[in-house]
Amino acid sequence: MATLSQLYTMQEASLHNTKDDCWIVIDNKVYDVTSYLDEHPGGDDVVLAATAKDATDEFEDAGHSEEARELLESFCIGELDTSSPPIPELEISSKKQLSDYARKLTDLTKRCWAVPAVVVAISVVVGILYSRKK
Ligand code: HEM
Repeated sequence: MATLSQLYTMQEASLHNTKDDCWIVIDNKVYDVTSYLDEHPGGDDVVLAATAKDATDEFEDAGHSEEARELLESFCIGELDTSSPPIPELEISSKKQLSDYARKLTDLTKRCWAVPAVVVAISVVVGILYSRKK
């Protein structure tokens, strides 16, 4: 008989993204791996980096063994509410925002470089004209 499992939104799961409270989402299932962080052979940082998003690819790319997969199941606390808006969209928009800032900064840098370049160019022209007069 199918059991009713606890549903979590990606937004809710993403709040648990610290060393003391770490949830990850793999294959639409939610895992509380807080107690395993210190024991993880790949280190806690890679697991923490996989929070607040769908970590399926990261988990698969690490080439985990069957044992690792069984262990993972022991940390399952529920399933992802797939009707909720996915966080990756938020990430994409924040990345877009970041690239906007980066572009503005680049523009500003270009403009700031243009000012001394113009001053140098004017000085050179004035210098040439002045030396010709002599
Ligand atoms: C999605 C985030 C994760 C990433 C990026 C990741 C990455 C890695 C990496 C790079 C290794 C190899 C370490 C080495 O050999 O030096 C490893 C090993 C391992 N990981 Fe993860 N891991 C993640 C999540 C998990 C979770 C949630 C579990 C279990 C609850 C787990 C269980 C294991 C185990 C048991 C090993 C030892 C090798 C094996 O049996 O496959 N990992 N992991």
